[in-house]
Amino acid sequence: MNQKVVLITGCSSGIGLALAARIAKDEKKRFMVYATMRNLSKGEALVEAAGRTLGRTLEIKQLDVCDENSIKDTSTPFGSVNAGMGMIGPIECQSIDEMKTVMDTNFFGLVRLLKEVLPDMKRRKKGHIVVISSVMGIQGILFNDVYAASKFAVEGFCESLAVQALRFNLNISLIEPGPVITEFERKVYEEGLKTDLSKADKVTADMFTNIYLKNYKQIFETLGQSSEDVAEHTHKIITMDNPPFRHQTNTLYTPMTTLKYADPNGDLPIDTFYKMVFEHDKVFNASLNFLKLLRWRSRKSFTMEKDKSN
Ligand SMILES: NC(=O)C1=CN([C@@H]2O[C@H](COP(=O)(O)OP(=O)(O)OC[C@H]3O[C@@H](n4cnc5c(N)ncnc54)[C@H](OP(=O)(O)O)[C@@H]3O)[C@@H](O)[C@H]2O)C=CC1
Ligand SMILES: CC1=C(/C=C/C(C)=C/C=C/C(C)=C/C=O)C(C)(C)CCC1
Repeated sequence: MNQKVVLITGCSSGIGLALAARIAKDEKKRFMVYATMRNLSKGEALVEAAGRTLGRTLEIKQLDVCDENSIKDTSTPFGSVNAGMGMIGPIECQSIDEMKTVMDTNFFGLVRLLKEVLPDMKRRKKGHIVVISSVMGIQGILFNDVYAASKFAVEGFCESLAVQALRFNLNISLIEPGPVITEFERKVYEEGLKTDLSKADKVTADMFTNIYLKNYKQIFETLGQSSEDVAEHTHKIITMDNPPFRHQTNTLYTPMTTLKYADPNGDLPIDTFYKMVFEHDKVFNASLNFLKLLRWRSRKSFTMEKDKSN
């Protein structure tokens, strides 16, 4: 059978792990997945999720997107790039080195990998590069300045490359999830709590602690998707004949990103976010609470239905 090789980075947890397992379990066995991670000792969860596909349609390999040597000799894939990291806080409290690590992983990690695999993909005139971007690839969010910049860089890079790629019959797709409940969320939140805010003025420090961090968990609880859900969306995109260039995975989040496209001046999303956070915070919180209640009720009725059918 002519299986397509899919190389996925960052498969030790979260979206990469779920995606590797989902594609390896493709009903028609159309793919051979090389699920990579920078530290192979973190492979246990993937081994468990892969189950019987391990050694059949899934193999685990080492790959660090920040290390050119580990990328060399990567077998030419059909596509998929996922590895990434987050960072939140006031820029006064972040070092340039920390910012560079985010850019190096999220942006240059993608560039390094594509530099390695693109020439062969062009020669073969076959392939689909699927990049896990973010809603922050099209829209900045308070206190995510550098992370959003890294995803904007990813999107600008891919949008430029997509025209050239078409000439070689190659597709590029950007998957744009909103909040997803993974290690990313926990790591970013814990780092956020540890931020030394002494370099920030009182208003900024207060905004970060009492507005951003205070609402952070609730935003993930109400709007957050599971990594399996994002993997399901991505699997659909990978198996399409004419995949779209951009795909948002979270319909609850789409009203925010639509603000970006609705106003060429760019003021609408900025003014709306400002008002949501500073002027209508009670309405904003009430909406989040309402969404949380709806989610709780639909989960509860799903469990009751399942119990009934068992
Ligand atoms: N969670 C969210 O809310 C959202 C996440 N995203 C994006 O999804 C992608 C996956 O994140 P998510 O699954 O949520 O987070 P996780 O933290 O669960 O997964 C990130 C993965 O990237 C790996 N990674 C980090 N640095 C490198 C590196 N240098 N080389 C290879 N792998 C590396 C991590 O490995 P290790 O275990 O070794 O650290 C881990 O496997 C990222 O690109 C993120 O920006 C997009 C939208 C929302
Ligand atoms: C919705 C919303 C907010 C927060 C959004 C967050 C926290 C999004 C996180 C997205 C992630 C984690 C993407 C990863 O790539 C604010 C600014 C508090 C107020 C305005 C509305």
